[in-house]
Amino acid sequence: MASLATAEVCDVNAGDLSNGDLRVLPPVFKIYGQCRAFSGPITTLKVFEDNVLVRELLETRGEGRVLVIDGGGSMRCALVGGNLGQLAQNMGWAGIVVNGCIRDVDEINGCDIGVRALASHPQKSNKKGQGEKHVPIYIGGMLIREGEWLYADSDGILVSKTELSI
Ligand SMILES: O=C([O-])CC(=O)C(=O)O
Repeated sequence: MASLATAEVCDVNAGDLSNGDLRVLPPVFKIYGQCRAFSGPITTLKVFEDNVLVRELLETRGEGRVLVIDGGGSMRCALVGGNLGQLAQNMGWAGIVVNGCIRDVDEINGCDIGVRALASHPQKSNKKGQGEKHVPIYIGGMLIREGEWLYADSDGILVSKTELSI
């Protein structure tokens, strides 16, 4: 799939950037996974140091969607590892954005998806099953809703209220 260049999108959509229909996520994410550029409709998840619901969602068909996880920015454990990266690839997710950490970086870098995360951390998360799926989330103070569109490439990550066309 041809993907949009985020820089070009910003240049030609200044109006949407100023009214908030198009937002740029804070430039704090590292790039992992085989797909440096990816896009798709967003599925949201809010968890804290617990990745049971991450697995539950990745076990459903991705159909080109992007899972955006508000992990509260925790630097104390990983919410996604190599097994979940493989699962996401196999279930047809376009990518995963984690406001938190991942692990098994070498395995994730081999997966045919795009992944963004704040950092890597070798420790696994809790397995209590707490959190909320499909709810509005905040990353870096920015509201992200289920069904909005995410566009990521080497320059950054955009969230758009609607699907963008080239
Ligand atoms: O199960 C976990 O906590 C995450 C993980 O290591 C994996 O996906 O391989």
